[in-house]
Amino acid sequence: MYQVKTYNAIAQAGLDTFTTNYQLNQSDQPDAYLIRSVDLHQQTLPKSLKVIARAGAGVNNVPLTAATENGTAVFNTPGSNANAVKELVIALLVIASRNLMAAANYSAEHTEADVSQRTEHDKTKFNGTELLGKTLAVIGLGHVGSLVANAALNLGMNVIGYDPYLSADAAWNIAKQVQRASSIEMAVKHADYVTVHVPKNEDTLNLLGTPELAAMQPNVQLFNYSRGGIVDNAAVLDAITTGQVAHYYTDFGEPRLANQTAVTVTPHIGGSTIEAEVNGATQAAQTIMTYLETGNVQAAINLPNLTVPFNAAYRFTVMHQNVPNMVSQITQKLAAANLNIATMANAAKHETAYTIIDVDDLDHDSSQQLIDALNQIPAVYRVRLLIHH
Ligand SMILES: NC(=O)c1ccc[n+]([C@@H]2O[C@H](COP(=O)([O-])OP(=O)(O)OC[C@H]3O[C@@H](n4cnc5c(N)ncnc54)[C@H](O)[C@@H]3O)[C@@H](O)[C@H]2O)c1
Ligand SMILES: O=C(O)CC[C@@H](O)C(=O)O
Repeated sequence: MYQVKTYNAIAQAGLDTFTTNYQLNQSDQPDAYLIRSVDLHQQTLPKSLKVIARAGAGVNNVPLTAATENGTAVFNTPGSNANAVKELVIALLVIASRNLMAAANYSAEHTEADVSQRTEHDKTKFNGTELLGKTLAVIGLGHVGSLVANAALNLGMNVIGYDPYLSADAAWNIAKQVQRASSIEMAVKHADYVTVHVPKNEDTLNLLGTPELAAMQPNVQLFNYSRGGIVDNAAVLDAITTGQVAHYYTDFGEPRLANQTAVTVTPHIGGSTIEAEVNGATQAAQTIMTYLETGNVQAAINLPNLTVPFNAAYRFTVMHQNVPNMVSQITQKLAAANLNIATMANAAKHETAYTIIDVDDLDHDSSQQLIDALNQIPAVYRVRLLIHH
């Protein structure tokens, strides 16, 4: 029986996909965590933990180095909530262009009987502009950014994108009319609206700060539905004072953003739709089951892709540092145990590597000895033995 610990509100439809081999929140020695935004940086990961699946895109709440050193694979659920964020950003573009917040507040405040005449007089205060023909800059063209860019094109906007790390696969998702900029400054130079959709990491902290804001046109409308810290909030508040930024919309509040008329903060709801939550939880549950039962890896954050059909009776998986001589040390231990390798595969990603070894015959009594021997190889993070059912 595999043990899964969940954090945050995980959609029941996703939890329901776990087979009867899985128990939820029953053990303090979990094999898997299924999480959303819980901050795991504050925790020591249990040695039993083989996999963390983050239902959602961002993994900045997961201590990736500590997870790797613990032999814990980390996955997210790419694209599971991208449409939800896209729809919210498009809604905010319309809200921004038509002064909808102020207009709705006006109607809430004026409820007197003769309001209709007053309305006809006052409504010019809420004149807006149209998105048609305006320019949107999209920083980051992954799952969310590409959908936002394409949807904005369909609204008749000019769209200019910036993403120096765009994968060849992701590029297929972007309409050819989306112009590509070679720097953030070039992307935002002529933009009426700027939206940022990048992961939070050490390279993207304050990605949009004073210099980038200065490169924008006066009166720009800025959206941050990525993470707090990617946009420098202090710089934005200064830019609001000078009129450089007309309004800032973000999903990530902090005290200094509260009660600012030119700032709208939503409570981290970008991915909060029924559909996105079901997608994320279902994808995460599937990822956990695949990894625990087969050891196969597809699109992990801290492991290379490695998928080998599990046809043999037994499978060893070894997560280890990406250093020379690992494969030969591993095979020597198997040879010393008199084991014949049916299939073997190895792949590396940055500093971490992963090896799958399938064998048909295994003496159960000596298997723990072999696992111990493999674990003793310096640079090995975790060894698992899987049995084909
Ligand atoms: N508000 C929410 O609830 C919510 C929901 C989903 C995602 N997010 C956030 O949005 C981020 C993006 O989500 P996604 O699904 O599109 O992820 P993604 O991985 O599909 O796309 C991210 C893109 O950013 C690009 N990128 C990385 N560094 C960059 C840089 N310095 N400059 C420009 N581009 C850069 C990458 O090349 C990639 O194409 C997530 O990491 C998460 O933090 C927030
Ligand atoms: O769990 C959530 O609602 C947040 C999702 C979002 O921040 C993400 O990174 O995908």
